Amino acid sequence: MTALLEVTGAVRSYSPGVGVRGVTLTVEEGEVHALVGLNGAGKTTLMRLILGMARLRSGDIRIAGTPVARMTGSRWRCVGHMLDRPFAYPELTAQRNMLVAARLRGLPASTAAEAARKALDDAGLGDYAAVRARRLSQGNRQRLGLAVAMLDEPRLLVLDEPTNALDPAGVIDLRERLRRRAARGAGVLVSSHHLDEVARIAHRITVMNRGEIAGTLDPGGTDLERALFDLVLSDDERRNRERV
Ligand SMILES: Nc1ncnc2c1ncn2[C@@H]1O[C@H](COP(=O)(O)OP(=O)(O)OP(=O)(O)O)[C@@H](O)[C@H]1O
Repeated sequence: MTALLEVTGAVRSYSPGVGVRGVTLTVEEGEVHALVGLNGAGKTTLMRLILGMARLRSGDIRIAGTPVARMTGSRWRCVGHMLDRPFAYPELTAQRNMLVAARLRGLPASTAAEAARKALDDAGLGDYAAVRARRLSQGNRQRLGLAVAMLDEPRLLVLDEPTNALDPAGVIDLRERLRRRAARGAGVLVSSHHLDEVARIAHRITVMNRGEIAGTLDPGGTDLERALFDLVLSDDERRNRERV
């Protein structure tokens, strides 16, 4: 398998704040890799580094072999993302937002409108096409953000808590779509607090704690919550021992 994403010793510190302290991980082609951890563990910060939204202090991040600092516009088009607050132009309708996203992805005007309409329908937003983004419910804004992220089959998807505002139908739909994307060869890095959901789609689950990787969970394992807390606790104890 080829690594679509390679993170090596990534460091970004904040004062005060944990940030990311030497994280190494990969996402391979066809893989759903989940990031879990308690609030403030560093999941979003790591994703911001991967997407070039924050600058690394040290370490290396490559997308399909290209260092993030050297990614060009056309290379970024192969990356779909949605961070904690789904992005949409509030004054534009859902349809217009999709159209803008399609054009930014590089789709020609001749196919962008049809692609935007199809993406809206696939996201269950067909009835909301003419509604301004600021008037959409939180869940539908999240659906719109996901539809934008997944437009035009990006090779790598980086999704931060993509299910937190979705209804059960939306959660199932996203799960199926991510599975299908991965089966077609896309790589997915997804963070979530919903361990049961993560276990259903992830090939690998990495646990972050206080900016570092504390270990991994077996997606096929039982009582993942317990396993997560055990890992976090033993990681905290190790740090306390090292501090004395
Ligand atoms: N721009 C920033 N300035 C200061 N501190 C920051 C900044 N960005 C992140 N941090 C700190 O880095 C740590 C990790 O935050 P991050 O949002 O990455 O955690 P998270 O795992 O995504 O948490 P959650 O599950 O609550 O979303 C926190 O202590 C946060 O305060």
